[in-house]
Amino acid sequence: MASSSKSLETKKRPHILTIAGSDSSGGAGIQADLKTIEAFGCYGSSVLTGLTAQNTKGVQGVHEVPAEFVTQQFKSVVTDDYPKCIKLGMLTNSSIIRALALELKQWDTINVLDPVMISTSGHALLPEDAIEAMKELYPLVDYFTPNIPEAIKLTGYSTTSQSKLNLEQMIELAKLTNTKTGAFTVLLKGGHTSISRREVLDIKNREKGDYDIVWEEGDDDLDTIEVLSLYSAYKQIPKSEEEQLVVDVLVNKGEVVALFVGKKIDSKNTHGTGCTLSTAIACAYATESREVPDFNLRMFKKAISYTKTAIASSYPFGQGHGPLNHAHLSVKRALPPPTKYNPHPFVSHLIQSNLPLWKSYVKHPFVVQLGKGTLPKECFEHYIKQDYHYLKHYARAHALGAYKANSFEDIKAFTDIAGHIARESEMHVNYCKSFGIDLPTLESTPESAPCAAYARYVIDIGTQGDILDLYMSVASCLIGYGEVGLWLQKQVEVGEATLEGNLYRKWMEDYSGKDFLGAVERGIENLERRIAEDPPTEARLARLTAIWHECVRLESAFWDMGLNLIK
Ligand SMILES: Cc1ncc(COP(=O)(O)O)c(N)n1
Repeated sequence: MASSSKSLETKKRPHILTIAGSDSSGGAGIQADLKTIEAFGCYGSSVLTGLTAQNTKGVQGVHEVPAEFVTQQFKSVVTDDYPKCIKLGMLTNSSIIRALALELKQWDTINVLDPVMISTSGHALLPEDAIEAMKELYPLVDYFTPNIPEAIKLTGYSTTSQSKLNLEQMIELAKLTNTKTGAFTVLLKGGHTSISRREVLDIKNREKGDYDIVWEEGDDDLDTIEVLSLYSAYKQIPKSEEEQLVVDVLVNKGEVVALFVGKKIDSKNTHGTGCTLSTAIACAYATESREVPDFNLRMFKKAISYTKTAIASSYPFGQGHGPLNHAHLSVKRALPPPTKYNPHPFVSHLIQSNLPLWKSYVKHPFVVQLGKGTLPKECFEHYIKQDYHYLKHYARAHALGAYKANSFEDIKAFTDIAGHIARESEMHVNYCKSFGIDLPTLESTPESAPCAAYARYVIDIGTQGDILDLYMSVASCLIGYGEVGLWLQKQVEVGEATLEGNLYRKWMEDYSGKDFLGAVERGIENLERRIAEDPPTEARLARLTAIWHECVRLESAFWDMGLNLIK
């Protein structure tokens, strides 16, 4: 008897139709589109408009598909399965464009148009008269993605420097493209020019939130981490205002909606960039949730960052402009997730690996209320009593570090810190006295569950793991309090926190003072040095990051304990 087995996949995938040309070298056109669609977990169908004999060095020939046959292919596909989104690329000639405009008018589809005119290798892929015919297509276009030379050609925008536009000119050109074509939304791609960080910052100050400036992952966020300013190597990382960036301008109804800003990737493997981006937009449109208010921004951000990773992870092929790694997302799904950020500075990697968690710790309501002086006194007293217990465990963890160390340098470093904490405890006792809490009260106060949980975790990691694990388990306390001290200082400067008449003034001054920040600085330098001397493997990095996350979570729970008087 024949056995039968059932298909495992029953859920429908979003259908993306690409109407484009074939690139025999597989880098651009239909081939790039289908690989990208597959990587996004969508289903890709295709209507071919032309076949190119092409490689990474150039286009050797184009074989045009008759317009009637383009229509026939289109009808075959859409009458069978209605596409969620259509991407249009190389359209070959004016009769194909007119035939497609006629068809698309009858179907209420979402259309992304990448006006392919010239290949990366410099070959004209669209005759002059076809540019006129495109006017019939524009009103049907939801998302239009020209690059600078294409937008200049389509609008007749006059500039002395053909494509090296500045940011203001780019914005002008994007708006003009939107109004002249009537396409619903225009994304003017900035890859053909470069914009300095200063230009972006100037615009940001001038526009004052009229539109969004969407920075590449990991760039703007670094600015929100105060404690990095204590790390000497970070100070040397130039965040020069002269740094050249790529800016894509998103315009809707003639108004700028957003600027997408990111670093330029230095690669000659850019063949198929426009095809991949426009297809990624179609896929992001079909797969991102449309319920959220910033749907448009998320979708473009996803498509742009997808395409950049495709360039960054490209591999050699051919002798000219090589192709992108179009399908990298599907490879990522099959492999363990790669490290998201360059672990240098390591502290910024740790913080950014879960920024919301970190913010829940360093900007906890306990900290905010403390800064404003509105924190109930009993909450603070509960906290400092428990902190006394925690300090003892913290000193013990360092003594354990000295025990585990096998170099005199480490033994000295850990005993020094343990001794320093022991001395700090005397200061803590004196500080508690100013709140009417004496030493016998401190000693006899039962340890709360959140304090015991945190201390147990630190000592446990220290016992199980090696010296770096232990170092990791004590790092978030030191670095986090440095961040809290510096952040509160900033809050005072902008009038969001106050020192004047604040019951917790001394606490704030201690944690933003030279002594404490000096210790944080040494802690960061030490951690960075250890990591630089012995870079972790991916698995090791994952474990260190997990320890950091757990400690950050327990630190946040420690503030919860104070605020909610948890015993
Ligand atoms: C079939 C086809 N479609 C599009 C392009 C543009 O891609 P690129 O600008 O990367 O050369 C191309 N070269 N070939």
